[in-house]
Amino acid sequence: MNAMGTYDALLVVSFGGPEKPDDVMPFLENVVRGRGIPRERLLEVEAHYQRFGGMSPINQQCRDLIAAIEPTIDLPVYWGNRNWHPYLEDTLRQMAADGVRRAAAFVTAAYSSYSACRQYIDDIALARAAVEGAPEIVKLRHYFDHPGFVAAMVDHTRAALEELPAEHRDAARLVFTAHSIPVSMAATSGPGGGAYEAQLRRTASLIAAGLGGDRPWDLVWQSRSGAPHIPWLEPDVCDHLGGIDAPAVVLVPIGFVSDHMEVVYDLDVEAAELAGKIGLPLARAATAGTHPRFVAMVGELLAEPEPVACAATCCPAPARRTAPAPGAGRHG
Ligand SMILES: CC1=C(CCC(=O)O)c2cc3nc(cc4[nH]c(cc5[nH]c(cc1n2)c(C)c5CCC(=O)O)c(CCC(=O)O)c4C)C(CCC(=O)O)=C3C
Ligand SMILES: [Fe+2]
Repeated sequence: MNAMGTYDALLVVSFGGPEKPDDVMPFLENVVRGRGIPRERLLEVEAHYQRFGGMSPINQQCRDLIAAIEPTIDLPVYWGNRNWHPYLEDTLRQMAADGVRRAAAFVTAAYSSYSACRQYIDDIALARAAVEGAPEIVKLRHYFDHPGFVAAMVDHTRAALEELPAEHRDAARLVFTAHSIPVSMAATSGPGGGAYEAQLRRTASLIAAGLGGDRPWDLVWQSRSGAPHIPWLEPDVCDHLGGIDAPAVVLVPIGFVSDHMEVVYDLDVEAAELAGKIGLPLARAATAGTHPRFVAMVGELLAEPEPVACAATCCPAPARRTAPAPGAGRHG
C-alpha cells in the first residue's frame, strides 16, 4: 500500500556543517565526540574548512534540495541535522508545535553502515526522547540502487566525460569514490555484514551500465579519518590515482549526495592537485544534488509501501567508541 497518506510531513535529515569561521571547531567537536579522532587530524580538517572561509556548502545544499522537493510533494518539509544547526531536536520541537504526528525521514546518505545509517537512526531517537510529543519518524529506505539516484549520476558522469580532452574520452577510466570507514565498521554493515561496500559496488555497476559500453571502473575511498593504527578501507583515491594505468579519469563521488566539503576539498583540491602534478587528465562528476530525477525519487520513496525498519542488530556502533560526554546527547 502507498504510505504517502500516512505521513503528515517529510523530515530531511542531514549531517550539518559550519557556516562561519567560529562555527568550525564546535562543529568538529560535535562530529568527533567520543570517536577517538586524533587532535592533529581535527586541526588538519579545520584548515580545510577555514580555507573555504569557515563555510561548508552542505547546509545551503540541503536548503536547495528542500526547495526542489517542496513543489513535488503534498507534505510540509522540515530539516534537521546531526551535527549543526538546525539540530534535529529543535526541528522535532517545531514539528510537535505544528501538530505533526507522523513524518517520513529522508536521510542524505544512501548506504548502510553505522555512520551512514544507524547513527542517524540513533540521533533521531535521542532527539525524539528529548522532545515532548515528538512525532513518530519513519526512516525511508536506502536508495543507493534507486533508478532516480542512478540516473542522476549517469547524467553527471556523462557530463564530466565531456569535459575531458576529446582524444581521451573513449578510454577514460571511471573511478568511483566513497567515504572510507573503519574495516570493522564495513564488516558489520547491513543485516549480513559487508553491505556498505557491496551496495557501493552495485551502484557503481549500475552507473557504468547506464553509460553503455563496457568502460572499466574502480571503487576507491576518500576522506579517511581516525587513528593511523586502526585499519580503514583502502586504497585511498590519491594513492590509486598516483599509480593508475589510464589515459584519463573521471572521479564519480557516489558515496555522497551533494558537493559538500569532503567532495570539494578531498577531490577538487587534493586529488586535482595530484592529477595536475602527474599530468593525468581528470574530471569530477557532480553528485546527485538537485538533479530532477534525484528530487523526484524522494516523492517516489514516499509513495512506496512503508519501509521495514532496520533490525536492531544491523550496522552496530563500533565497540571501541567511548560513551558520549555527559550532556552530549543533545547533539548525538
Ligand atoms: C560514511 C560517511 C559519510 C557518508 C554518509 C553521510 O553523508 O552521512 C560521511 C559524510 C560526511 N562526513 C562529513 C564530515 C566529517 N566526517 C568526519 C569523520 C568521519 N566520517 C565518517 C564516515 C562518513 N562521513 C567516519 C567513520 C568518521 C570518523 C569519525 C566517526 O566515526 O564518526 C569528520 C571529522 C574530521 C575528520 O574528517 O577526521 C568530519 C568533519 C560531512 C560534512 C561535510 C561538510 O561539512 O560539507 C559529511 C556529509
Ligand atoms: Fe564523515
